[in-house]
Amino acid sequence: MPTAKSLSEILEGIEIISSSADIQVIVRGMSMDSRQVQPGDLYVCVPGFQVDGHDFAAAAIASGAVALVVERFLPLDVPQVLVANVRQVMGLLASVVYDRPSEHLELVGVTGTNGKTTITYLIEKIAAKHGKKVGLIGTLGSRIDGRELPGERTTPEAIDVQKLLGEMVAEGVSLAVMEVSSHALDLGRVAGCEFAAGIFTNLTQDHLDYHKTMEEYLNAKSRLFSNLKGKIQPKISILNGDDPAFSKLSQVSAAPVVSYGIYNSVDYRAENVEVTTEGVRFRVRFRDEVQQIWYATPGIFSVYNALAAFVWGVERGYDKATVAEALTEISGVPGRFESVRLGQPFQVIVDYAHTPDGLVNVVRTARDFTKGKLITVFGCGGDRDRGKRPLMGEAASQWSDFVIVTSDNPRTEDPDQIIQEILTGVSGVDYVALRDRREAVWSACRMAKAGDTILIAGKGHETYQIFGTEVHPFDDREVAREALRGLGYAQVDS
Ligand SMILES: CC(=O)N[C@H]1[C@@H](OP(=O)(O)OP(=O)(O)OC[C@H]2O[C@@H](n3ccc(=O)[nH]c3=O)[C@H](O)[C@@H]2O)O[C@H](CO)[C@@H](O)[C@@H]1O[C@H](C)C(=O)N[C@@H](C)C(=O)N[C@H](CCC(=O)O)C(=O)O
Ligand SMILES: Nc1ncnc2c1ncn2[C@@H]1O[C@H](COP(=O)(O)OP(=O)(O)OP(=O)(O)O)[C@@H](O)[C@H]1O
Ligand SMILES: N[C@H](CCC[C@H](N)C(=O)O)C(=O)O
Repeated sequence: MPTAKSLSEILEGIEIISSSADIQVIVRGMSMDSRQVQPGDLYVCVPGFQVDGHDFAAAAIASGAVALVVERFLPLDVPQVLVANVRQVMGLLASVVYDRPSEHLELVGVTGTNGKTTITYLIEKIAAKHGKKVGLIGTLGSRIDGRELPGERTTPEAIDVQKLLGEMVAEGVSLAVMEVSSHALDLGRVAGCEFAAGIFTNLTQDHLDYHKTMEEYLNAKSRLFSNLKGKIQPKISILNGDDPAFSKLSQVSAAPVVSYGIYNSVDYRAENVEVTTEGVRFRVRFRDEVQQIWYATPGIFSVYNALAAFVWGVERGYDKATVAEALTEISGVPGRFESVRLGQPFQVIVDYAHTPDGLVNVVRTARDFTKGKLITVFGCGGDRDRGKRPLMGEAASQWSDFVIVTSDNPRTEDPDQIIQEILTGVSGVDYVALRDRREAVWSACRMAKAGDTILIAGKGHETYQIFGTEVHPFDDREVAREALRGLGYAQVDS
């Protein structure tokens, strides 16, 4: 439980336009959702993309909210604080309400289009191996010292971020690693977070429905690095030196930059890279040192992920060999290049690739080790960047022998329309469109022969499928197992 504070204390140092009387009122918590308000909360009125939080202020007060943060004064009889942009101050206020948790642990932020979840898992493992009690926040939910907590977003809302970090501090966590999405950076979800390190993976097309241009997308990502300043020192920016965004990010970074990569001149360079069906082996050269690394996930992109985590470990002072050992011990991240094995003579791989670049990477990786045919099953999410669709169609066509275009999470869009948009990019390959994802997976399993690979991409760890606004249970791994069992394979998954 955070310590109760007066509103005036919480507002210290925050840029406000004006406030009503009695800001001595005592605040015990904070909420931006009237449906979740607890007695004693400060309710923040967020003008959203769908509805305006100001319209729910009365409901919030009825549930016990004691004060409001507003962008326009409301005719309600509670203390109110007027600010220019609630999203910009919400995180700062929440960090005070929840006792500035990020100043009481070491916070690492990971951003980039692909690789965030993977790298946070690697860092969790490295830190845990060094005896740290670790917290993790990301797409797969949160974890406090291994205890799972569900989550809906890659980066939760500002208040939830501070609450979570506060819980972590209360439970003795000394290091937290967090995926920081571009939406989060743009919507102020990590305002009030004092990061010790920022890690950049890569920037390729995604989320243009929201950011509109790649430049704006990069601007959002760059905020993690330009904001790397504050009380906690030292700070560090760990940047992918092979990515075209490197030069801009290194220029804006407020903290010293350390680069990693394979091709360009960087501080930590991977050499002698070997990509096998089981994983990647390489040697890192840095300063006057070298370290051999084995990481059990295939694909050249895995070299970047493992390397970024390695750099973080070494730069924070861990022994390089122990960091490498931690990477060797990782068995994989759920839904990332995850094999489904029921004794069938072909491979079934479930992966979360949901961007053109992500898909190119996994399809090429699967191609490299497939002796027979590569059958790729995928779709694209509805209410998301439409520009990705033909590009993902192209990516799948280029390296697969057969493509099954199906539904991902259609959300409020027409699934057939999404499929049509994907198909405009599909060419030079045999394909079929099957709107029902279960049927698509079954069909791929029926089609596969010994030596083939089925790659089921886009949903990875997800255990649901969203049609309209309804969420239905669906798990690619379960459906693949069900299909394999239906074909008579029965060996226990290993
Ligand atoms: C674009 C975006 O991020 N939108 C988020 C935003 O929605 P919104 O602005 O439309 O909110 P709204 O529904 O209009 O509500 C406005 C306010 O009224 C409040 N309200 C509403 C109803 C009510 O009865 N009472 C009440 O108080 C709401 O709590 C909110 O504070 O605030 C909502 C409340 O927190 C979020 O759920 C919602 O995420 C939507 C669902 C979403 O899909 N976000 C995605 C795009 C996202 O954030 N993705 C990134 C991923 C990135 C990656 O792949 O890299 C992520 O970090 O997860
Ligand atoms: N470094 C990388 N470069 C390109 N593609 C990658 C990289 N790492 C992983 N991928 C691909 O992207 C997919 C998603 O990986 P991961 O979950 O680690 O990324 P993410 O950034 O967390 O994505 P999201 O935030 O959308 O969950 C993987 O399943 C894999 O196909
Ligand atoms: N964080 C990404 C995940 C996409 C996963 C894919 N399965 C989809 O639903 O589009 C997003 O929200 O755009």
